[in-house]
Amino acid sequence: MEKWFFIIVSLCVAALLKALYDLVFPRNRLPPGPITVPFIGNFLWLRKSFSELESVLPDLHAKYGPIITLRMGSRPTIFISTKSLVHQALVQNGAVFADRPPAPLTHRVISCNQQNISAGVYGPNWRLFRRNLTYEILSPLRVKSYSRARKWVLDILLSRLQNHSGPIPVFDHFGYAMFCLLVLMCFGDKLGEKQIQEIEVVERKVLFSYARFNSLNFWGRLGKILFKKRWEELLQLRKDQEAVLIPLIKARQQLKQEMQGKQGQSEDYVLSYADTLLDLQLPEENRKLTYGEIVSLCSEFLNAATHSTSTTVQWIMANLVKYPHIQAKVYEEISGVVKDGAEMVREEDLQKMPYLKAVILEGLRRHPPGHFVLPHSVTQDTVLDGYLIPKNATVNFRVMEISLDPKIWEDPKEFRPERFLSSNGGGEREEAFDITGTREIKMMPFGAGRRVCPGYNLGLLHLEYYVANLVWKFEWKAVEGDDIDLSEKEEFAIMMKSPLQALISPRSMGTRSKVTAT
Ligand code: HEM
Repeated sequence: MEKWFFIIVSLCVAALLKALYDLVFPRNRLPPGPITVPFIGNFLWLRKSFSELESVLPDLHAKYGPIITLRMGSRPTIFISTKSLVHQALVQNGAVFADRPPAPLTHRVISCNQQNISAGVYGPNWRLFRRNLTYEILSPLRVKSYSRARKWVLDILLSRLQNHSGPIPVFDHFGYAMFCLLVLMCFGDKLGEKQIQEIEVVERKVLFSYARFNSLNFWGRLGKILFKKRWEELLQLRKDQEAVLIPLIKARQQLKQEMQGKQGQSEDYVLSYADTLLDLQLPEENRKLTYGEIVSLCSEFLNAATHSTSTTVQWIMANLVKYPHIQAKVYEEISGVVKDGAEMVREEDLQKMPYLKAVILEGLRRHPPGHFVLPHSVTQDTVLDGYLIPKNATVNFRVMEISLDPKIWEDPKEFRPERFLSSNGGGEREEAFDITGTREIKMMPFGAGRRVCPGYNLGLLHLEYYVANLVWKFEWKAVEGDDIDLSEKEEFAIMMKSPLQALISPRSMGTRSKVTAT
């Protein structure tokens, strides 16, 4: 009895001393948050999905303030919800907040031990991979060299839509088109549809397996013994992925060697992402990438670019169907720019379409494909808003909270593209809006700071080009009785709970002149 009394008193004294210490030295205090029963509480938080967490966060922020800590698993997890704190962290202290937390065990299998851009620790390899993608593939000149592929994919998309009878499942068709385009950019534009489909099947399996295999991560290394079969399944999946992608990488390697033997470069040869990876030399290990590492980087490229763009197109088209007057305004603007009878909207026409650009930005604000950016981590203990952010913490930034902040946006829940036009009638270009939040964060669909999405310009181009052509070629209408449900569900991105199914009618020259915005 005496022993228990002594233990309880000691614990109380320790708690009191800790509280006093935190009061005197607030810089050593974590951001506030709910008290969690050790171990059990941590486990309960860890089991929650991001959308479940999102539903409890508003109450927690109301109680504890804009920066809070939840004890999830063994690490403190910090959530930041206001634009000024996000700016302080990601932009003003960009280098400190640019790290990523250790990936769960199953993700390490797919990312080859975080040897990619999105999961890579902030260091020389990450810098090398990111710089390679940015300068070799995403530079304006290189992006231009893929315009033939974009047009080819547009043709595929339009012909699939034309041949579809009944309501169009927009996400399925557009998702496939986007995937085709990224495959061509990744492995060269000589692949046929059959090969593309083979890649799609295996990549889809990997993507959908993340959630299925996630439970293995709760058990750490013990899980490899307890759930041996499941682990084997995951390793087999990785082998299947390599079996499909490595031959494509080797084919590019062969082609490169043949090209080097020839004088000058063939006009037909367009550099692919896989080509650039074959040349890379890891700075610290002083070696080239293994085929497995190239597979992980290629897979990241395909998925990062495809799903975010396809999801956003679906949300934008849903709004254009729900609000026909906005669709009519987009169409009217295109009619004023492209030549009469033009078959397609060309990429160079997009610069003259401020309303289209405003629709795209409003789509990204109102329906960002992720309600959080990818989890960040700090390179060293640091202080934000007077609180300690320890090196082992995971830091999450709330994208959607900022998009819907009434202090930033008037009637934030409404889909109103005009908010991105200048007051003098819409001359403002999309470049004028600070989408990367460098000066000030008003929304952050692409993140901000050192880890900002490197593909944001390409993403915007894809959204503008394909939405413009979809509206130019067809009039989009809701199926009778469907008022277009805009509720969300969380999958690998924030998707429409009821995927958009819309009716299309080709715009003939006759209807072209009739459509007017109200
Ligand atoms: C609508 C289109 C897109 C959206 C909304 C989007 C959004 C995002 C977001 C929110 C992040 C995380 C930022 C952070 O952690 O702070 C990200 C990272 C990334 N995105 Fe995108 N993205 C899009 C298109 C693309 C495209 C077209 C590519 C490549 C061709 C791409 C490649 C990447 C990569 C490699 C990263 C990891 C960056 C890093 O960790 O350094 N994304 N993207």
